[in-house]
Order: sequence, then structure tokens, then C-alpha cells
Amino acid sequence: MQRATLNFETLLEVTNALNSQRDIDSLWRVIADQIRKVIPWDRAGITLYESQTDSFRFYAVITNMATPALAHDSVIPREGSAVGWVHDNRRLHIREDLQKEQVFLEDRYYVQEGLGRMINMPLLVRDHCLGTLNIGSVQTGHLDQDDCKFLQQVATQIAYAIDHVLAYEQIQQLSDRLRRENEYLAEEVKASRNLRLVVGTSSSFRKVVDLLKAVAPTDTTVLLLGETGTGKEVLAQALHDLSLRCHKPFIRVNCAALPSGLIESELFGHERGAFTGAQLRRAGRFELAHTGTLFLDEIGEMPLETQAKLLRVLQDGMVDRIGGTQPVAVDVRLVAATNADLQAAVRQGTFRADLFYRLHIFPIALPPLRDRREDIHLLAQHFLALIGGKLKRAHLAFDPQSMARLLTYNWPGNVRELQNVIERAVILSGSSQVTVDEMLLPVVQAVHSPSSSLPVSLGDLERYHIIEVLEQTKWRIYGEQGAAHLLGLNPETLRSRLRKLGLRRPSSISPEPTALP
Ligand SMILES: Nc1ncnc2c1ncn2[C@@H]1O[C@H](COP(=O)(O)OP(=O)(O)OP(=O)(O)O)[C@@H](O)[C@H]1O
Repeated sequence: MQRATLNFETLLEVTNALNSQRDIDSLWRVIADQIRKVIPWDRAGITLYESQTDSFRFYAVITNMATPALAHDSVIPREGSAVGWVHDNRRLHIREDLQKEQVFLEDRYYVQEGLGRMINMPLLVRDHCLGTLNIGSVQTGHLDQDDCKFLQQVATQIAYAIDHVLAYEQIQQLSDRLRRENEYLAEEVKASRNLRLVVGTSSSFRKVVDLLKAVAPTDTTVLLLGETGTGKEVLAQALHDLSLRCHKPFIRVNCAALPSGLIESELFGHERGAFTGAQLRRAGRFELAHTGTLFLDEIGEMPLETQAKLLRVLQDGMVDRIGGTQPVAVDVRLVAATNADLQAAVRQGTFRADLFYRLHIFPIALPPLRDRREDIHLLAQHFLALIGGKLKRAHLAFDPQSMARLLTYNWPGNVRELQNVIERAVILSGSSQVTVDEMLLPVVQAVHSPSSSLPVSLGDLERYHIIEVLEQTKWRIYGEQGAAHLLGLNPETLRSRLRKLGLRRPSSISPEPTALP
């Protein structure tokens, strides 16, 4: 067969192979076999340029050499390498005798492998160089013009095919990211995180807000310390809202809520098939938070193994997906929170000291509610308005005794408790006048005391409260001294609630003169 015909037919075979849907390894094998018909080789490889690291990675390699020094995934820097030269100059480079011309970084590895000649071709798409095609042989010697032209044509076909694959991967990644963002937002909506306003004018709280405002515009890592329910998450969100990243994502991870087996894939993502059940490639929360803020709540609960991986991300800004070979660069501002004594955890060996120092750059300690009693009034009004909005109850107001009760109650550390008491009071008060019955306060303490083993649901709480009041009134519902009046409910509303709760007047108590449940 004539040389020109052979080259043409081979090129056609290469194009056909590129159009067939195969995985990259078998595809490369078919193409490399075609190239061999025209130019004998002992090593054929493709590198791709990675701008993040300004280097080239071997994307596919086939070699006859016994001990290949540069294998699949090996990385070569652009500076000083032949592939870098080809990339920068957009043209082919041949070392006809590697022994004599070891001018580039990778040449000594090729000589070690036993190669005599190396040809590097740019993979060009619209004058953009994606990487290189590299053909090496044990033989030394010249390459004629036709062969150069043939190789360049093969390189162009490969370049366009790779460009399509990369574009497809990018679309997949973007759609994966969008899907994850949607899932995340749906979760967030479900959790109805509408209590974002930061409320408080006490001097201890103002100090916290001043620190927050000072650090917000920087990219410094912030560690929020404080008892549970003191507002660490509210402040993390406020920090993000005040930062230059406010229009970028704010992503939250509760380290205590995720089982240890899941936390790494949740944080760092995973490749398809990385473990049983990983049917799709999944971006982690670090990737979702790219250019924004990642809030790691309850960081003290993070398993030691995950702490080591988190430390690596903080050091290099690169995330390794589980089962992945290529790290992904992320630009994330980290905010962490804990109610645990991290220094004690470091002493006990359950928290890494090096991670602690990475996080403890700008600690902010939140005061418990007992140390900011001046804020109770404002917080109570704030929660009343929010809960009123949530339950669609307009113009709610505390009756004067109730506000006094809230102000004098010996609140422990927790703002969430105050909020919950108010929510219960609103539900139990039938009118726009909200009564915080004294009963609500001790019950809340009992619920949260360590000796109480079972959590009490809102339904149970309502039932206990109603029974208590009915017992006080000897099951009298109507009139000034009746349970309906004390509960601030219409008697008919109370009667229907009793029916709903399945409560009946005990037979030992004589009936009221009106219709009874
Ligand atoms: N200063 C504040 N202003 C307004 N709301 C607040 C404030 N502090 C706390 N809250 C409310 O109290 C509840 C508990 O706050 P948050 O979840 O931020 O606490 P946390 O310290 O992160 O709790 P945990 O340790 O349990 O994760 C939330 O509903 C929040 O809206």
C-alpha cells in the first residue's frame, strides 16, 4: 500500500475509533495500535494540562517497557519539561536521540525506561492546548515530514475527542453540583431556618457582635464556642451575611448528626463506585461551599480519621473525593462551632492538636442566657413575632404577668429553651393575648434535666397542661373559674380539643349543668 493511502486509512480508523463509545483505556489501545501501523512505538501516552497546578498529568499510557517510570496519573510540571515546551510553543518537539539530548525534565526518566526517541505533539483545539500526545521508541532516528503531518492530524482528532469528553464531564459536574445544591436547599427549607436575625443589646452580647463584625470581611477561620442553644448557628450565618462571600453559598454540616461512615463522603464527596451504594459521583459539602462559607457545627464530634482529612484540606485547599484520583481545589471560608471543651479533648487525645490550632485562630465565646438577662425581653418579643408569623397568628402580645414571669425566670444557658416555651405558650393561648403559664417553665427544666430520661412532645405537654388545669377547676369548663377561661380558650374550642385528645371527665366527678364532653 502507498504511504499516503496508509496514512489516510489509518487516520480514518483513528476517527472511527474515537467515535465509538469506549472507556479511555480501551480507546487509547485501539488508537495506539493504529498509530503503530505508521510509526513504530514502544511507549504511547497522552498528558492533559491542569492549570490549577500548572502541570501535566498522564491521562493514558501504554508501554512495552519493563519498568515504566512515568505511568498513568504521573505528574510533570510545565516549567522545564518537554510537554511544557510543546504546550507553550504550540508545536511538535522531537528528541531523535534521548541519550544525547536530555534537555527536558522527563527525558532522564525516558532514558531510564530504555527509550531512544521521543516525539511530543500538542493537542490543539481552536489554538487552545489541552495537553500532549507522546510517542516514544527504543529506536533513535529522524521522523520524516509525512509522518509528522500524520501524527499532527491524529493529535487533532484526539484533541477534539478529549475536548468533548472534558466538556461532558464538566456538564456532569455542574449538574451534579446543582442537584446537590437543590437537595441541600430543600433540606434547609424543611428545617425552616427563618430565625436568622441576631437579637441582643446586652454588653456581653455586644462584645460578641463587635468581634463578629471585625472578622467578617476577612477570610479568617472562626471558631464559635458556647453552650448548646446559645446562638452559634445564628452567628455563623450572620458572619457569612456580613462577609464578602455573602452572595455565595453558606453550607452547614452538623458533624454530630452524621454517622461516622457517612461524614467523609458528605464532606469530601465520592466518585462513582467508590464504595457499595455509591452509584453516582457526588460532590461533597466542601465543593458545594466553593467560594462561600462552610459551617462545621459540633466539630468536637468529628471522628479522628476525618479530622486528619479535614486538616489536609485546610492545609492545601484541595479536596480528595473518596475513590478519586484527582484532588479538587476549593476556596472555602471555614466557620466551626462547638459546645465541647476542645482543649480538654486535645488533652484526652480525641481531638487533634494540629487541627485545634488551625481552628483556634479567631475564637468567639457566646455568653449563655443567664449572663445576658437584659436580652430576655428583646428575645421574647422577637420569638413571639416570629412564631406568630409561622403559626399565622397576627398581633400577638404577652399579658403583663407573663412577660414578668419570663424576665424573672432563672433561665439556664439556652436561648432555644426560651423560644420553645414561647412557642408552646402561643399554641396553648387561644387568643392574641399570650399567657406563659408558670407550669410551662418548670416542665421545660424537667425536660432538659439529665435525670429525665424521656423527651416530652408538644402534644404530651399540651395534654398535661390541660389535665392540670381541669383538675384545678374540678373539670369545670365554663364560667370565670372554668378551665376554658384559665386556658384563654373558648369553651367550645376546649371541648373539641378534649375530644381530639381523647380526654373524658372522670366518672367520680359530678357533671356540670351544661352539655359535657
Ligand atoms: N441572638 C439571637 N438572636 C436571635 N435568635 C437567637 C439568638 N440566639 C439564639 N437564637 C435562637 O435560638 C435557637 C438556638 O440557636 P442556635 O441553633 O444558633 O444555637 P447553637 O448554639 O448553634 O445550638 P447547638 O449547640 O444546639 O447547635 C435558634 O432557633 C436561634 O434562632
